[in-house]
Amino acid sequence: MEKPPRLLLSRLWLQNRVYDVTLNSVVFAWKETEPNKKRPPGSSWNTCKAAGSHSVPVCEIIAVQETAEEVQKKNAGKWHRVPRSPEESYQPPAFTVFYVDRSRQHRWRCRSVTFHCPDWGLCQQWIQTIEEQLFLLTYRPKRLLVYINPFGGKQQGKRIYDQKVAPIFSRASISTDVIVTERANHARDHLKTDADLKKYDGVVCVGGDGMFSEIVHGLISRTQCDSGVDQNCPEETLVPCDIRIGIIPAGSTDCICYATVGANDPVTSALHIIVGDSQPIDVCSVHHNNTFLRYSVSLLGYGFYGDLLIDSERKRWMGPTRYDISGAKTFLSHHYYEGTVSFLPVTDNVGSPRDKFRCRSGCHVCQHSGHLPLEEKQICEQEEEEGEDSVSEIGHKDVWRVIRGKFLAINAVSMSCACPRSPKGLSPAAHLSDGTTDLILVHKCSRVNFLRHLLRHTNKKDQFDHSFVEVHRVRRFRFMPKHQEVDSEVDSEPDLRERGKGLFGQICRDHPACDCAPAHSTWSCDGETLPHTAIQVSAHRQLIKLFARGIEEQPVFEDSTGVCSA
Ligand SMILES: Nc1ncnc2c1ncn2[C@@H]1O[C@H](COP(=O)(O)OP(=O)(O)OP(=O)(O)O)[C@@H](O)[C@H]1O
Repeated sequence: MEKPPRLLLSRLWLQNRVYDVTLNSVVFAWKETEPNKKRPPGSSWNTCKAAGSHSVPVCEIIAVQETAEEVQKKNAGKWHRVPRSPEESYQPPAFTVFYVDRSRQHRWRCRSVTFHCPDWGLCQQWIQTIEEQLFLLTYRPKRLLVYINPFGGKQQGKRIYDQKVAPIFSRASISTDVIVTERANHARDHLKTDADLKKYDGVVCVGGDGMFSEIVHGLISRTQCDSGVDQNCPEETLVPCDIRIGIIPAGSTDCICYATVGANDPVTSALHIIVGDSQPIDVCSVHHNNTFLRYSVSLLGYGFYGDLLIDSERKRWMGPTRYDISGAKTFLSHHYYEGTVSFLPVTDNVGSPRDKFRCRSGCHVCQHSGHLPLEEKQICEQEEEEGEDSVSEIGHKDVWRVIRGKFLAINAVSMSCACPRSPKGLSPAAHLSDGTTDLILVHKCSRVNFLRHLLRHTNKKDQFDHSFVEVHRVRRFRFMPKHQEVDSEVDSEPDLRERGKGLFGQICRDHPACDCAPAHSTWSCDGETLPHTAIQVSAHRQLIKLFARGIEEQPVFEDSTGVCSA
């Protein structure tokens, strides 16, 4: 590929050594030229070892600024000699470039490097030229609307933002309007109706997955409302949101941040926002008949995860340990639930849930899957009457498949749901933006087998390689719990309905003291419970965009000796 033309080349000083510093529209680079040449007269601040050569993509430069004397001294570290004369205390003009540096485990840090110039003119030329290049990066946000949940996670949201994020936003000349939420759904309601979104290049949420879900609901609802789309209609094609969302992790569960960036680290997330990353994300809409219930971007779980959520909500006072305790309790209760799952498997997707490769930055599956709009597909419903726990085998395209059975868990996973506790996630090969969700059905099995399945979330073994587990990549699915199937059959005959309700069904459902297993579980939708168990779910390809780039492949570590962390 042709190299872009050089914009500047100068011989500058970096910590007593001479470097050839170059800039083109793509790369800012510096290379040591005269290893033995000493510092310019008057400079006395060197302590760091000189580096060989470095390069930083221009798109990862955070800012450039003229370097004040204090900054020079600070950058030089604590060992600097007291100047003996005014000449010796002379500081040659300098500029500092702040840029992204990759650290371990997908963390990013803001580093800086200060160059000394022979004269002010050259120093100003460097600053101006770099600023001009940054100005051309029009996809970078300049104005952000920030919502902080002061009560998320360990209640550190405000401190995290003020101490770790606000200083780097200000260094990158990003202006912000900050709203500290005063109640649950404050951010959602503000986005839905009041926020003047035209003023902003992005919305940032400081909190956990619950807070992120508020932002998603506010933005999607606002976009549909502005475009005249009826969210209550399950068949509607939703309009994608223009404005990007940034997540500064400050909750007890930060699964969305982890799955889209690879780390739960506020500074890393802030830097992804500053460089203007954009990662499209699929969203599932959940309906009950013709009523919209919620959107889901991560886990929609019935059975094990639904029960776990209900129990953990009662134990909120315990903090994050509640998930372990509720997990153990739900596992021991070993409830299974009967019902019918119908789903529309994808046929035009280049990936599968059993793939070995993972969705990573620039994923080709996300780029090439699901281009056919739903309505263009010929959808014919073909229900198979089968025995319990059996799977229909219909070979042709775009046909709904139906499975009746007893399930310990039904999970629909729109992204891997990887988190520090489960580094591979519930569906390791799920994709962020291929327009699908991975439907995982765990059929009734022994406790030991179920434990074996759960343990595979934490180790390297294929968690779907069990006879009682099946996984399908789907575009849509429906679930009907068995007791409602009975109800709807009974509904059609009014006499029976009265008798049936009075006699059996209602007794078991309404009396917790009754020793029989519960008739139904509850859906957990990204950590919130749904009021209905009979639901229809549709995956919407790339409905929202995050300030993220997906998890990067193995980060490249460069020797960054000679530059100081900001
Ligand atoms: N000011 C507020 N007061 C009370 N609740 C709030 C406030 N602001 C936001 N919330 C709600 O708090 C819930 C949890 O917030 P968040 O996701 O930030 O933290 P979390 O500790 O990770 O939560 P979770 O327990 O869901 O994992 C969200 O569902 C949000 O609606």
